[in-house]
Amino acid sequence: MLDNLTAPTAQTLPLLQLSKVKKNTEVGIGDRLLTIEEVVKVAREAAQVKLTTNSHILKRIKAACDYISQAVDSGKPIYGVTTKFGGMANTEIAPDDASELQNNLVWYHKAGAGKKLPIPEVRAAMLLRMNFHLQGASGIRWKLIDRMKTFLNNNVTPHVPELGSIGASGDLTPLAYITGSIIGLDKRFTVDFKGVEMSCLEALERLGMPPIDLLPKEGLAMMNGTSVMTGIAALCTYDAKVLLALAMGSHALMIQGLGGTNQSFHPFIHRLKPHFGQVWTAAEMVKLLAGSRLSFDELNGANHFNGESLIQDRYSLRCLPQYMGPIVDGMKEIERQIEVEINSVTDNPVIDVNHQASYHGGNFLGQYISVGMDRLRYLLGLLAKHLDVQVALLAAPEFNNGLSPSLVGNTEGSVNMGLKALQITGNSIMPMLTFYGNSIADRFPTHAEQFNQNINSQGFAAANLTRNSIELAQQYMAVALMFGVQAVDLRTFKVAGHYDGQKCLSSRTKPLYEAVRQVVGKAPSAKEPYIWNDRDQFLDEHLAAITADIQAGGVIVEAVKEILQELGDRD
Ligand SMILES: N[C@@H](Cc1ccc([N+](=O)[O-])cc1)C(=O)O
Repeated sequence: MLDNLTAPTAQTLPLLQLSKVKKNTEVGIGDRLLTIEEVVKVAREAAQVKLTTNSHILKRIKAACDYISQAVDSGKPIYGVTTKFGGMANTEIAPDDASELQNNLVWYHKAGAGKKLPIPEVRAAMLLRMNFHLQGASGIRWKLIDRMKTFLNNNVTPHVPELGSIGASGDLTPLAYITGSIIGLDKRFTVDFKGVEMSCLEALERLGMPPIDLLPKEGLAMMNGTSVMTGIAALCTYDAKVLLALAMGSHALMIQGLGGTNQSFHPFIHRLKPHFGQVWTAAEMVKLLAGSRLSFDELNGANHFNGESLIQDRYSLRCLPQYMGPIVDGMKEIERQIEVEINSVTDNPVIDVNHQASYHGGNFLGQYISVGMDRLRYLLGLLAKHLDVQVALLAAPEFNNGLSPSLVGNTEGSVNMGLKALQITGNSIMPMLTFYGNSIADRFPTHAEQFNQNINSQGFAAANLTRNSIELAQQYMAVALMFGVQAVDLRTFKVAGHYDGQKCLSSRTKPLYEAVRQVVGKAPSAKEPYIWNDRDQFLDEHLAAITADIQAGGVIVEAVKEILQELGDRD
């Protein structure tokens, strides 16, 4: 099993299942591959971590430590064990200083800046660090792995700043903060202890663990690698997948609100251009619209053309599979790469206990993360741009197939302006998302660390920028959902003479509509649409409530769980 673990490939990795996870479950690590969903469980839902008891794995971890101590005793030259670091690796270190070298590494990397990373992101990082240490290629004691587990399972989280890593030696500086806290290097390493800020020394005392010194190689083993950026990336990848499912649901609401047709999603069309994401999106749209009284079912080739509106839908509806396809495919590829990275050893040098050798390499370079996260932000920008176009169609009476301007509810109320300002809020968010879609991986400082780190990934920055994009996209999604729900109600009135959208929606989109109405505290009604008079509500409160529900994985996310599951289908 461990040998499989050392070389995971996209093919060997298990598929993600994004079913709703139960709170406080347990995640076992060390003798199996970790999934993104399990990272989410531990990071955000306080699932307990259980370390493997597999004796082969424990032996391998111990053997790697023995290898290092023998190397130090025999004076074998190994980078960062018997030499200084990075661009100073031409300087040898005496065996007596080998431990101090590691403790000092942590000390001088307490050089980060900026705000603290959120707690779940740091928890994800610790989990990934343990996961890779359990592969026994790093030369780190079980005791240190176990300390991270104790921190996680007791909700103790080191404070880690969000600036200070170029993603080249992985995340040296962010990981120094985790390392300093778990060993108790100095009281100025601080932690969050179940919501209370305190020094790591106090935290360790409460946990019954004395401060300890690092042994040779252990500083590098703790700090060299991509664990923090990958932890952040794993959470972002999960959130992006939820947003993709919500985007599909929102489009389906908006297509019904616009009175569109399902003909453009006919499988015949997509078999003729069979990109996976395109075919998947089209098939999903057919399912999402099935049974709707608001959109047209024209899969048999019929057409409702009456000489007034266009004979076929505008591009944002008609080309939806062709537009969304690359987003679906792109996100799947990113997800696979993140799954490989979360199960990787990203340290240097790595120890091959079977051959009693160590190898100098560069698994710490976070290029898969930076390129993946740059791409994810770009894809989120594309997603928002498309939703913004549907919103624009809905707001304009010239294009919304007979609905009111800006989807005003009570058109007899002379001052009502409907969702005009809501559209502008969306318009203010979408350009930021496309702006964040710019890449950072190509903007590396060329002379980093005495030209040793002369190529670097910026993966930590890319992951942090993606956190921002995710939050913006969640807010944008709230705008789109509000437009979708209001449009459905107004279309329902045109079709059925009442405003209760539940009665006319397709069965696959009804739960999403109902979840939004539940979250904003406005039950569907035959008498009034979601928004009737402007002064009945403040729209920002609805936006905030919907965004919070999406972020918490609440009823709105639950309402698209079938789409999420289908997104997990293998291509
Ligand atoms: N990732 C580097 C490790 C490293 C580089 C630089 C420094 N440093 O302190 O500059 C420390 C550690 C390597 O394995 O080559």
